Amino acid sequence: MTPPACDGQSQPLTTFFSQTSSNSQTLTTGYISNTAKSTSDTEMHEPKSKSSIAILGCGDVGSTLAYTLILNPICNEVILVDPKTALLEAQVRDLNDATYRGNTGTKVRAGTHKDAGQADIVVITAGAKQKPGESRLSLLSRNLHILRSIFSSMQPINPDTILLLVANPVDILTYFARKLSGLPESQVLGTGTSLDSARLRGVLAQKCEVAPNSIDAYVLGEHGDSQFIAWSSIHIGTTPLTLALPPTILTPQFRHEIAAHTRGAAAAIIASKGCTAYGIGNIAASICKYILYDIRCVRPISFYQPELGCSLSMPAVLGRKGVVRAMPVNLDEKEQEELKACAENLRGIIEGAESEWAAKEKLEEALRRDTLVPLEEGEKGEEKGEEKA
Ligand SMILES: NC(=O)C1=CN([C@@H]2O[C@H](COP(=O)(O)OP(=O)(O)OC[C@H]3O[C@@H](n4cnc5c(N)ncnc54)[C@H](O)[C@@H]3O)[C@@H](O)[C@H]2O)C=CC1
Ligand SMILES: CC(=O)C(=O)O
Repeated sequence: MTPPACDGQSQPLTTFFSQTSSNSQTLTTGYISNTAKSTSDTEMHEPKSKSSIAILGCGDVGSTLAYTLILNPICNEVILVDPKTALLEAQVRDLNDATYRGNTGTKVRAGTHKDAGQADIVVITAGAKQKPGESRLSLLSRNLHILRSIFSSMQPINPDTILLLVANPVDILTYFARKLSGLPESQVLGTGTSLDSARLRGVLAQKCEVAPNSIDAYVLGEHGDSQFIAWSSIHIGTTPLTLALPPTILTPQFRHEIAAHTRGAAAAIIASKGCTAYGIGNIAASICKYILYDIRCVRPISFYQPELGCSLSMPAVLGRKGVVRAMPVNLDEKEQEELKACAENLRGIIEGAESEWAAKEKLEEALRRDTLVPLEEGEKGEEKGEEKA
């Protein structure tokens, strides 16, 4: 079958920049090969035969993703894994009820972590979520613990599996998933700022009165408070934002309001409904499609940045091997500073988590030694004496 096109956007043309010095950039125009007929993300596709997507965690996000994959079938099988067995069974039954009308080729089943490790794509939604008013970073300790237990249960992992992290804080977990899985870094990605970028396109579309998919706009960096908008590369169609909007509208106040809206969107939704699920379900399903069909869409995605020492979102070409390549982006001086600050912030959190984990492991090791080491002769005598007493 013909692979579906990238988001149904009519422009297969991707504009990118190659940097010639710290402040001057050369504009290059690149074509992402896209011979597919233009179909939209919401259009039905035949599932790829013998392909499977495992979803770890079948709460709000995991089940919404599974439902999206049923409605837009791209794989044969969705495997759900969750330690809450009653919830898992109920979700599988409810989701399969949505398949019996015969309009999908995708089946849903319950599986183990070991089964999941053999899937083509493993999506990790397992973990705690924010309560109203809580930050994503407050989930780190709990969700890192879950992540570690997931990787010890999933072994041996299919060496071709692509890991897609969704659980928060997604950039930090993406960094650790790369270390824990032992998979090549191109195969470990996080949804990152894809959702923030969709929210940005949404609000800009309203302000500019154009369709969201005519806007090319990226939020980059952390899926969290240190994220930033790459204002200097926003285009509406082929028109730079600075040409598309008059300076009387594109004021610092306008930029500030848009950035605050984008950064605060999750908290605002969680305050009223306790979770966000539809947006991320749709984004994660699209990323799975780009991977399974080797579509080569360019998306802001969280992946390891060797020069920054952390995982964060930058534009990347997505295909069957995960991150096929990073796509250079033109950042102005302010944006470069924001990227630097964002990476420093994430590196600090990673270092804190690593030393907290090392201390925990030392303590566990000491406790194990304490219970396992046989008692010395003298100690045995003392123990007997204690018994007599
Ligand atoms: N990256 C993003 O843009 C977004 C990320 N999220 C994050 O996704 C995560 C999940 O959110 P929800 O689905 O709303 O939470 P939820 O609480 O509804 O579901 C989480 C599920 O994970 C399961 N789980 C726990 N340990 C597990 C393990 N070892 N293996 C498999 N499953 C396990 C739990 O039993 C639970 O059913 C949260 O961390 C949330 O912050 C949510 C929305 C957007
Ligand atoms: C929960 C979350 O990370 C989001 O909706 O952006």
